[in-house]
Amino acid sequence: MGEGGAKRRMRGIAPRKDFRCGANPSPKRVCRTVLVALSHKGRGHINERRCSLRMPGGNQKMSARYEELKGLKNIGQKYAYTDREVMLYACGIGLGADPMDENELAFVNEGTFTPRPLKVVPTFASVAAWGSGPGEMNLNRVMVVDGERDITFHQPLPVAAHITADSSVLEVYDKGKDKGVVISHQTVLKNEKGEKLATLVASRFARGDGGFGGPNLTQPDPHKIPARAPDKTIDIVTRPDQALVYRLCGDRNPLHSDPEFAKKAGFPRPILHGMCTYGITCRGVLQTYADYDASAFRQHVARFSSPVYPGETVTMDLWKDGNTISFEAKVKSRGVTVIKNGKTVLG
Ligand SMILES: CCCCCCC[C@@H](O)CC(=O)SCCNC(=O)CCNC(=O)[C@H](O)C(C)(C)COP(=O)(O)OP(=O)(O)OC[C@H]1O[C@@H](n2cnc3c(N)ncnc32)[C@H](O)[C@@H]1OP(=O)(O)O
Repeated sequence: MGEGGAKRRMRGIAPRKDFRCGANPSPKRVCRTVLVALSHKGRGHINERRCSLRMPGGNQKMSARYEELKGLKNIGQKYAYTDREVMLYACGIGLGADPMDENELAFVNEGTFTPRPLKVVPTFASVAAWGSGPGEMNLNRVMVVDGERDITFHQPLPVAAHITADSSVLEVYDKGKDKGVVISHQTVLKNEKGEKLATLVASRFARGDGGFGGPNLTQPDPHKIPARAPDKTIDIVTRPDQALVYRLCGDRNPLHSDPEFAKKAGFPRPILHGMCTYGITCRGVLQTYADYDASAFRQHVARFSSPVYPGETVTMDLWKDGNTISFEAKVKSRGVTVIKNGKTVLG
């Protein structure tokens, strides 16, 4: 028997099933849910492909798949990290590329010679409990992309910690067979005293799994970008090997490192992790409006509208209105917007 998941997590290592979208959907599990639903509700009929349960008498359509996803919850997942993970994440989002830049060194060097207290990038919260989540979603993982991320920072993250992650699915938006399904889920990170460190809301866009029925829900409107010209524009260069470094922070999805897998998913080559681009936009706000003060961040939100390829330059447009920074990001060389509806709240 190998090392157990809980033990690996305590040692700051992602559990073995660290890419959790599930390569092999488990029909057994879905059908068990249907059987339970059937035994409770009596009559009904099962739609074989998606195990959709249609109740007789009226047009109420209940989807067992919807119920299965909506019910996922995983409370009390234990993790630990050290300054090693903190610095690796900072390198993973490209900080420290200029070894003479003291502002960036503060995130990638613990100051064993020149006293320099290590700072933690706020969006490190996204990998601090990598592998946590509400449970197995049984999605076609080749077709899953990260859709949106919204992190609320309750207090600055320590440079090393034992933390607990409580995860649950918030909502499931079935966009239809041709579009896919958006699953919104939340993870709350707490320190050993039980105080909240960060609340992460993630939306995964599963392009191959829509059309199973369920309530007709509309996603909340994303943050609106001001209509005026940007107040500031900055360029952030990514390295050709950026995804190969970033994946060591936890997300080993082959979409970011294996050309054959990327082709299967419809991309000409491996794409950068959405969460790496997310961290890069956090860098952009840190350097432009926060004077590299990580403790100033209250919230950071972004929607991934198109992938970035490692090695590309990300151009970020920023708008400041009081404590709210709005942002978008483009890859000018391809003429695409890669981040939309971005918002940071500083305090
Ligand atoms: C914890 C989570 C982790 C999950 C596992 C992921 C592991 C990671 O390793 C994977 C990654 O990092 S992938 C890289 C980052 N993500 C991307 O590059 C995605 C880029 N975006 C796209 O491809 C499309 O916008 C796409 C496909 C997202 C949408 O394109 P379209 O279908 O053309 O969208 P559109 O027609 O404009 O809109 C349809 C409805 O969907 C809503 N929507 C659009 N973009 C969204 C997005 N990014 N996130 C969430 N919802 C989104 C729209 O509002 C619209 O809704 P409605 O039908 O209600 O009007």
